[in-house]
Amino acid sequence: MADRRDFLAMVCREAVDRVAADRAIESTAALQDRVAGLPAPRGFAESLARPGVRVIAEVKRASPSRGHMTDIPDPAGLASAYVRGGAAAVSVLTEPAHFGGSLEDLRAVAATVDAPVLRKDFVVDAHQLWQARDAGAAAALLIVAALDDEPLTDLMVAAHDAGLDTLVETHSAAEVRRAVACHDAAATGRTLVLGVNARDLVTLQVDRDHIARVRAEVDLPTGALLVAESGVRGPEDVRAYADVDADAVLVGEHVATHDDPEQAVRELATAVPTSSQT
Ligand SMILES: O=P(O)(O)OC[C@@H](O)[C@@H](O)c1c[nH]c2ccccc12
Repeated sequence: MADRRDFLAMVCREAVDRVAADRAIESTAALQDRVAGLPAPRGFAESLARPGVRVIAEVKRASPSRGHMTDIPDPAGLASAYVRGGAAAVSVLTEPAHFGGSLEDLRAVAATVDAPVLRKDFVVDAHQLWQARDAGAAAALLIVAALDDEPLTDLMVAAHDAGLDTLVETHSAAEVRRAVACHDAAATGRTLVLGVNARDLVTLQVDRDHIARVRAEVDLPTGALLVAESGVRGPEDVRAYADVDADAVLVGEHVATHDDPEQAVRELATAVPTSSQT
């Protein structure tokens, strides 16, 4: 099996090629001009910081580990159901080759729901951040394992310039330390939203105890928000992630493939009572 770095390297190379093709159609400068007139995006970090374990519900059709999961003919309709169920934010996979997503999905979702929308992709170039902003995103994913310190820091700054928050994804204590150092170096003044992915991308297996282990190994800076990513199957898993102080959970397959996505999100969003509810 291709190892994690091979898979990530391959997907990132494909992303570099897509950026080159997109840029031939519209330059980054032209995108920036268009974005300059847009209203400020909704606050992604701000929404996650509210009380309780917040739910980021994902529009996800396919993945390398699962293959094709569900068609999602109407991504905006699915996202609306998520938000009615209490999602604090919606994540939209825009990677086409392995996850079946597109920027058009993101555009449709952001035009329809009030909640902040995250561009979930393999971001390797600031062009993708301006595209995200243009399509209506409030935030973009940055994957620490896919980026050296300098590009990671530069992309944090570029996201800030584009008006976006970031979700900085890690899988180990060492990656958490790099994320924190790059966030400090970027000095954007934005909240560090730190994702820890429970899925090991070498084996593609989810280990729900992994986040607790990472959490025990490294201190998070004051004010950082922790997002537990992957493998949530129901309210019990949300409660387990609450025990490791997750501010939010990122949930794809469970809600995207559910018969009643609104109710599925509601069960997750109310899994841990907030103090005002107790
Ligand atoms: O479907 P799940 O197990 O609930 O996982 C959602 C999300 O964490 C997963 O889609 C994801 C986490 N990090 C990523 C990076 C790229 C693409 C996808 C992902």
